[in-house]
Amino acid sequence: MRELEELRREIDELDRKLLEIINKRAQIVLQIRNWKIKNNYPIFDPSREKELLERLVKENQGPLDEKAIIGIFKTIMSYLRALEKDIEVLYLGPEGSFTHQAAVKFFGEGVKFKPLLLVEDIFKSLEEGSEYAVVPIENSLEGTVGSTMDLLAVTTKKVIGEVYLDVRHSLISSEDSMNKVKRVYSHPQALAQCKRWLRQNLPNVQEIPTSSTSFAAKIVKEEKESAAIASNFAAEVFGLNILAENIQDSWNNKTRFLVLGKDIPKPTGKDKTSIIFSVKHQAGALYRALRPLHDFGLNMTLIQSRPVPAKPFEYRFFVDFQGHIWDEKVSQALERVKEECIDFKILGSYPEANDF
Ligand SMILES: O=C(O)C(=O)C[C@]1(C(=O)O)C=C[C@@H](O)C=C1
Repeated sequence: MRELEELRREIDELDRKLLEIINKRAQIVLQIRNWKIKNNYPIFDPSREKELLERLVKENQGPLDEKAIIGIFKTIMSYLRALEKDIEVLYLGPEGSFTHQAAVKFFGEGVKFKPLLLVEDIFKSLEEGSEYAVVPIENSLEGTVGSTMDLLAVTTKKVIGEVYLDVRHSLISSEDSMNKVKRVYSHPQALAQCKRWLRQNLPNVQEIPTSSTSFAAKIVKEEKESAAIASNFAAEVFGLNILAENIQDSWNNKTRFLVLGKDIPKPTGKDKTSIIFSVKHQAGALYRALRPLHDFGLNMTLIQSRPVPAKPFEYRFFVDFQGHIWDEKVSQALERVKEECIDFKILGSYPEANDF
């Protein structure tokens, strides 16, 4: 037992040093805050945070892995950032939703999260002064989220980041065994995505559709003999047992979320730009609008058309490509794109997620 005591004493000593170092870091962050206020510079700087995480991952010698390094330092930065300013982040709720999980992944735990139940309400609140929000934009199985795209077209806020999340479903419940489950609640898409597993493992349960996976989690918190299909994150938020993990039929289910804010982050060298535009109803108009991207060697990562509201069968196009609007070749290419468009708007430039 002497050995354990000795090792723990060493840990106690290291923790004391860690505490001191973290508080020293906090003091420097507070000085940065004063500088930022004086120079009217945004407190939250996603480009700097990404650079810092990437450097630490590169310098890391282990035994901690990349995921652990990112998790630890993101949490530290998130809480120290809170010393600089109270940040409130809106997300598409309810609590425990995949968008909630994406928001935590991007901002860390140290901010105040506020769920809203409609994408429309999020954009309205942003126009009324809310600073940050996270909204879903596309899912690898279901396609793009039309309401988000339509609201991006009119918002005065900017896209300042993106988050990817693997959609993994679990069977979660306040029961402790699958044998007791007679009803399974979830969003119809999640029920459909777990069809095979349900048929094989719970063939006789009643399937009940809900408006979201997290609402299903909320129901089963109170209801006996029932379970929800939702994320492990929802299980954690609602204090439920995970009865089975990864029950989805496909592993290729990813959702991409956009982070909205006021200030375009500075270039990191690996950025994306999102634009929206409409072109005349003419042969080759879309081709001419996109050609400058090709001419300047810019790699397009998304193109999606959406009907223009109040103009039946007219379309506008959402395009994402790699590069930052402050890059010379991006600004030159966009000048040329603009010449070919009726309407043109830059939605934002932001650090590309390389799964951070
Ligand atoms: O470097 C800054 O700008 C800081 O405010 C410090 C810090 C950090 O903790 O490292 C915190 C918040 C910013 O989003 C970026 C980095």
